[in-house]
Amino acid sequence: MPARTGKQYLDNVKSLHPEIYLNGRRIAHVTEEPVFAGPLRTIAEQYDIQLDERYAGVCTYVSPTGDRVSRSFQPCRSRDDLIAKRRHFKLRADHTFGMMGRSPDFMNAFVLGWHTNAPVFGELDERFGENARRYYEHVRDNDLFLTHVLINPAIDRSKTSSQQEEPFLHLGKVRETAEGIVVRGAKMLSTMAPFAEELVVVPFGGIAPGDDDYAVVFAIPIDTPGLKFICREPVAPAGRTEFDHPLSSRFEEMDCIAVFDDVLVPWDRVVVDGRPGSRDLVNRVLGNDPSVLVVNGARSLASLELMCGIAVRVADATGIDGFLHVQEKLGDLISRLETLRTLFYGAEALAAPLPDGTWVPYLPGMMAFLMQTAPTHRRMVEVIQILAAGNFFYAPSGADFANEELRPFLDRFVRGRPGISAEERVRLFKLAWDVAGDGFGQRLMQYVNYYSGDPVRLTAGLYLGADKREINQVVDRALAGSEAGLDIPLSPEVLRMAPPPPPTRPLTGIYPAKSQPSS
Ligand SMILES: Cc1cc2nc3c(=O)[nH]c(=O)nc-3n(C[C@H](O)[C@H](O)[C@H](O)COP(=O)(O)OP(=O)(O)OC[C@H]3O[C@@H](n4cnc5c(N)ncnc54)[C@H](O)[C@@H]3O)c2cc1C
Repeated sequence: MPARTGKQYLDNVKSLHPEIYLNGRRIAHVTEEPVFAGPLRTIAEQYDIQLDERYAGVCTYVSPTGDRVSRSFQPCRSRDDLIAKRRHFKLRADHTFGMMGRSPDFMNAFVLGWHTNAPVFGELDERFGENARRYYEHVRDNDLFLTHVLINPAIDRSKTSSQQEEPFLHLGKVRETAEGIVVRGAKMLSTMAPFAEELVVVPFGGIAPGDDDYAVVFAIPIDTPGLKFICREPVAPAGRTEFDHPLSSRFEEMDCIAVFDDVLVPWDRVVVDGRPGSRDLVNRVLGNDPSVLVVNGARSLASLELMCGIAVRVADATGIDGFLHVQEKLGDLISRLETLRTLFYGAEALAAPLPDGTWVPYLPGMMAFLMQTAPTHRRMVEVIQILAAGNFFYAPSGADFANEELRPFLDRFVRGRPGISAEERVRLFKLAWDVAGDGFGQRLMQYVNYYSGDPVRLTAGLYLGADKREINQVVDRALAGSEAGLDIPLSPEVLRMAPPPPPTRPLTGIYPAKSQPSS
C-alpha cells in the first residue's frame, strides 16, 4: 500500500479497539472522544501533507515494492538522501510548529533501524533478525502510526528490575508458550498511545546483570488483549477554541502509562525474547536509525523558530522593543537560534557514511545541537514570560470579542501600539501563553528536557564517548611551551567526520554503566 491519506489513517484507528482509560472511564471509541479531536485531526493532516501535490515529491519515495511510501522510511545512502529526508522531517515538524515530538516520523525513523540492525537482532536467534526486518517493511508498506515505551516505571530507581518489591513491576517475560512470549508489568510513558495503531517495546537505560527476563524487544498491535493505557489528565480539556488556545487545541500529545496484564506477544513479533544473553544485546543496541536525531532536531528547530518569533512579536506589540535590555534579550535569542540552525544544517555539510553505508550528519555536532536545544527552549520561555509580564492575563476570550456590547471596549482598551488591533494583540498573547505559561507549554518543556532520557546522564555519556584526542594535543602543545617551536597543525580544508561510532551503539544510546544502580 502506498503512503496513506489522513482519512485512511482515521478509518483504521476507528476499526481498532485499544483499552484506553481517561479520567477513570474506558474510552469506547477513540475517534469519538472530544479530548482527542484536535490531535487526531492534526495527525490526519500529517498524513495528508505527504500526498499533497506541493509536497509529495519531498515526502515520499519509491520503495523496493514499487509503491511511493513515506520518505521517513528511506535508508540514507548518500548526502542527497540525507537532505531529502531532512526536508521531509522539517516540513512535517513545521506543520505542528514542533509542538508534537512523537508525530509519525519519530517512530518511522526508529523502526528503519530494525531493518539495518536485523543482523544484530539475529545473533540471538535468526528468526528475530527476520522479524525485525519484516516489521519495518510491515510498518512502511502500511504507513502505520506507532507509539513506543522504553522506560520502566520510576518505582524505585535505586534497584534493578528483579530487585523491585515484586517481580513484575517492571515489564518482563513471565513464560513462553508455543504461540509466543507472555509479558507482564508496566512501562512508564507512552506518548500518543490513544492515536497509535501499533506499540513498540524496547528497554532503554541499561539492563542490570541477572535481569535478562526484562530484556524484551517486540512490537504488537495497539489493541492486543491485556494491554492497557491509562492517560494522564488532559492539559487541553475538550472545548478549547483555536482563538483562545491556538496551539494546545490542536497539538496535545496524550501521555499514558502502559500496563501489560499478561500480554501474549506472538513469536513473529518478538525481536529479543529475554533469554540468557538478551541483556548484553539490548545494552549494546538500541536499534533505532540515526535519522531519529534529525527528526528530533527538526522538531526542536521548528519550535525554537516559533518561540523566537513570538518573543520578537510580543516586544513589538506593546512598543517595548526600543528598550536596551529588551533588545539585548532578543539579540541573545536570535544568536542562540542562529547557532542552532548552523549546527543543524551544517551537520549535513560534514556528513559521512557509517561503516554499514548509512549516511549520517556529523554526529558529534548533531549531539551537541540536541544537547543545547533544551537550555535554549528554557531561556526562550523565560524571555517570553519576562517580555509578556501581565499581558498574558489582559487577554479576554474569543467569546468576549463576539459580545457586541463588550467589543467596542476591547477594541479601545486591549489594543497594542498604533497599528496593532485588540484582536491581533490578544491572539498573539494567547499564542505566547500556550507555549510559555499554560500546562501545555509546561508539558512541552518537560518533554524537551527529558524526551530522550535523563539529560545529566546523557551529557555525561557525551563526555565519556567523545573523541578527546584533538583537545589533548592542544594542551600538550601548550605544556611544551616554546620547545614546541612553530610546529602548529593546520586546520583542515574540509572537516571530516571523526571516526564514527559503530552503528549499533549510538553515543548516548545507553547510559554510562557507572550510573546504573547495579554497578
Ligand atoms: C512529556 C514526556 C513524554 C515522554 N514520552 C515517552 C514515550 O513516548 N516513550 C517512552 O519510552 N518514554 C517517554 N518519556 C520518558 C522519558 O524517556 C523519561 O522521562 C526519561 O528517560 C527520563 O527518565 P525518568 O523520567 O524516569 O527520570 P529518571 O531517569 O528516573 O531521573 C529522575 C531524576 O533522578 C536522577 N537519577 C535517576 N536515576 C539515576 C542514576 N542511576 N544515576 C544518577 N541520577 C539518577 C536523574 O538525574 C533525574 O534528576 C517521556 C517523557 C516526558 C517528560
